[in-house]
Amino acid sequence: MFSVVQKTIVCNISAVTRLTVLSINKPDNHANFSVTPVNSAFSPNRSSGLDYIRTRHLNKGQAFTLEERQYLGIEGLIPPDYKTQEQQIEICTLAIERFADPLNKYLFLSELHERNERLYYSFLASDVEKYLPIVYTPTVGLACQKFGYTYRKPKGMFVTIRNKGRVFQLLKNWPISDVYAIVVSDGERILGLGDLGAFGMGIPIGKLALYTALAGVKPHRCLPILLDVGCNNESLLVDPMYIGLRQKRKAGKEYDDFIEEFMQACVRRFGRHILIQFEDFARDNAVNLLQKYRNDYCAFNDDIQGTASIIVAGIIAASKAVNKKISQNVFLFLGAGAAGVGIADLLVMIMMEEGISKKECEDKIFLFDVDGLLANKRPGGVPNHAKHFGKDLAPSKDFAAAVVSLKPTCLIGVSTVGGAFTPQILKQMAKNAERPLIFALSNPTSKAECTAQDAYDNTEGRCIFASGSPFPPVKYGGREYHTGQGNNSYVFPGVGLGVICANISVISDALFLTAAKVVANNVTSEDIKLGRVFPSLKKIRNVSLQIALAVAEKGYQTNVAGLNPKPKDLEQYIKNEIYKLKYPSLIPEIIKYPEQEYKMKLNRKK
Ligand SMILES: O=C([O-])CC(=O)C(=O)O
Ligand SMILES: [Mg+2]
Repeated sequence: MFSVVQKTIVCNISAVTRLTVLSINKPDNHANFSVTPVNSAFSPNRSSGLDYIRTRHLNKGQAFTLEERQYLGIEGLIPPDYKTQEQQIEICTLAIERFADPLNKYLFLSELHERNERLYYSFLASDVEKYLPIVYTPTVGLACQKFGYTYRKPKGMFVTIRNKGRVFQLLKNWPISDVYAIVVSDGERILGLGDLGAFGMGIPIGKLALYTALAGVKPHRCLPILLDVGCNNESLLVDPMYIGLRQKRKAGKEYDDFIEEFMQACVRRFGRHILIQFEDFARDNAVNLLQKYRNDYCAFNDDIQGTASIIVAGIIAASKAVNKKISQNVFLFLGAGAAGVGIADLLVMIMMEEGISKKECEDKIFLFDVDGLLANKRPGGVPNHAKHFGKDLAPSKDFAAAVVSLKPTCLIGVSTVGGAFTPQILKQMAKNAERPLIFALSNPTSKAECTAQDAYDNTEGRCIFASGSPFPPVKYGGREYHTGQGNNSYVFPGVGLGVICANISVISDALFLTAAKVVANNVTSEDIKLGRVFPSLKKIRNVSLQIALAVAEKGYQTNVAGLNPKPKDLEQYIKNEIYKLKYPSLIPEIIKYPEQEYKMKLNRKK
């Protein structure tokens, strides 16, 4: 018996050595990922088995089989009872229910993520509708505000303006070279919560968690980055719990040069096709960075393009539901920041497909910002990024009056002013259209321009409502409505997967329009009856896969796909690339060789 065990250990060493080599050649062999730093020789000591327990990519908790426990030398280090992954998910369900406070639920999930990555993702996937609002909007907003309390272990990188000149060296500290997707924020406009500086790190982490949970991008391909250029939020700068640089934000040339160095360093470190998602930058930086980098890098801005895509999806579905062309609407926006203008631009693109001119499309879209209607003659004029929506109308700061005079049929809130769609405004919308569209998109919930219930109550239940953060079901006229979340989470994970799989080099608006159409096609008459113009979140993983496929196809049609030759069965190719939620077996093939052949191999090695 003893000799058998000895033999097993010997074979383990050679098997694992082989696997380590294999994992270098074939980085997708995720089961073997990060046991050993790539450059160091495998050292078969006691801690090697422990690494499987300590490393989140490898840990299975009590789901290590007896065979695996013996093989890895971890028998006795975990409780004897074996649990299946399904049983572990049930246990997590019970465990999370013990917390009433969403932030505590967030912390539970965050710690699960640190402990056992595959269980974390399979748990999220077990009930996306329930857990999305915890790992993501709205709870992630709260988590960012309290990030100093919740920070435990690195899940991404902090690159600061003091690292200027050394950004590439810093990125080399990230232990994985084959990263495919970065979500980066400078923390200046976190959701509708304003400047949270380095606390904004919760957002790239949350967004990338959705890359995996909703679209199956492998987690080790993802890197959250917070660019710390300072913070203009005084209360954070004096908060002992703050984790970032205690200085005012750098701006202007110094900021631009830093971002330029960062972009170049990303490509140098991770390759030309590294996907860079800009997230929660303040308006001017968001617009300028997108403009500057969209054609030469594989980059997009989620708040501009991702949000535009999902809102256009909702408008396509809503127009279909009420038998109207999109161009039969008049759109009025509250908020003319990056997101508002992004939505307006994509609306123009889709309306042009209905056969009307660009100018006619633009004429149907009115935007308001803090200085009032985007009227060409207003003091200070129309901001550059929105010039094409400037109107030759009298300047006005009265939004409610504009709802009367312009007779919009669709109201879009991207203002971060909670409650800005007053009962009076909503009642007027009910006069403007039989089925007015009310999209209160600001995040988190407290910033929404109105609640779902308000929208129904003030439009005699005739509105079609969408929000950026989730709302509880609405009760109206003896019925219950489950309104939809017009959040970019429907879009960016699938777009990311498609871009990564087809090795797309440049991300155009056409890809986001493609994604919008896929989402809209997935809205059923059942969804519409329930009151939502987005697919059920239960379907979101499948929708992401469809988006990825459509985006990849579009990439080939528009000559930006770098994966050549194109796979014969693109869908199957993408499916094969997807992160598997089930634990892999950690017993390598080699141990299953027939005894004789196995001995021969060992002898040859000596
Ligand atoms: O994160 C979200 O829920 C949507 C989004 O990008 C934002 O509000 O900035
Ligand atoms: Mg955002």
